[in-house]
Amino acid sequence: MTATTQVHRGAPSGEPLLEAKDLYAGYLPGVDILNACNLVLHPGELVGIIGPNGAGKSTLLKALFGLVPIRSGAVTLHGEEITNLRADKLVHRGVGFVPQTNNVFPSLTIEENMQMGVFQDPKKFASRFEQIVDLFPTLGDRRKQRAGSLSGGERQMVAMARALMMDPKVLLLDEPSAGLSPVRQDETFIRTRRINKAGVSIIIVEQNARRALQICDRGYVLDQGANAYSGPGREMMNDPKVIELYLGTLATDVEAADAERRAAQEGTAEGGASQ
Ligand SMILES: Nc1ncnc2c1ncn2[C@@H]1O[C@H](COP(=O)(O)OP(=O)(O)OP(=O)(O)O)[C@@H](O)[C@H]1O
Repeated sequence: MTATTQVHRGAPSGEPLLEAKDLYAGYLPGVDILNACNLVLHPGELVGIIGPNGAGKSTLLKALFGLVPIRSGAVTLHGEEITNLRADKLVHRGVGFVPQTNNVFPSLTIEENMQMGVFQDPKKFASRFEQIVDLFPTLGDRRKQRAGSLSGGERQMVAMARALMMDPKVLLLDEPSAGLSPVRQDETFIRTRRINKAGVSIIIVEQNARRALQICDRGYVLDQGANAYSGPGREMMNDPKVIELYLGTLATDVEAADAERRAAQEGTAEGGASQ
């Protein structure tokens, strides 16, 4: 199967909102981290990128957001080329990025962090702030608190809220659930889906592959900087190859399978005794 046929499997037809074609990108001269990487995001989609450690998932997001140089290939937004465009220009064109770490200004308050989100268009602040705190009520209640005094999950909220201040059409999320407790992870995934339902198309990189595929319309598996698999999220969760190579088997799945097997054996034994 060629990369191109894989990329479009399960994708809606029509003009992509954002498309990456045959990207080669890396940090050091002569060392490519992305190797002919492809990705398509259609309007309204929530697309997940999963894969092993070091596969280049974060690098792909950074390359899309102009933070890692693309050496070859092209990125388009609404069909217009945006390859290697600077991050501030991309924000202006409706692309937002939430980095995994160092994603808040710790000495600024929550409110000031959110002001930074609209520094290119400060007039937007008041109306956007009210809309965004509807999604993140905690941030509204604690607007005067310094971001540096927040927990990891709360900082993640601030970072996401700040990226939403410019009303992006595309949001790039780098491992938003990293380091959070299971409950906070769930909240993050639910919030991500809500933001998507509100009209923001999203690309999310996730270590928590199963959970990400549950909420995503489509997923991509990246391996060594290239596309290994792609398809509808739930289909990928049940694809034996993806499970074997990239999802592994959860202890709970093993326990459930063992319990089922024991129950079946006991059922057979009981059935045999009564005969
Ligand atoms: N700033 C950097 N300079 C040089 N190499 C880097 C830099 N950042 C990442 N890399 C290298 O790029 C490769 C891909 O890293 P990347 O963070 O994109 O992987 P990932 O798939 O997001 O991994 P993980 O799931 O572990 O976060 C790794 O080998 C990493 O060492």
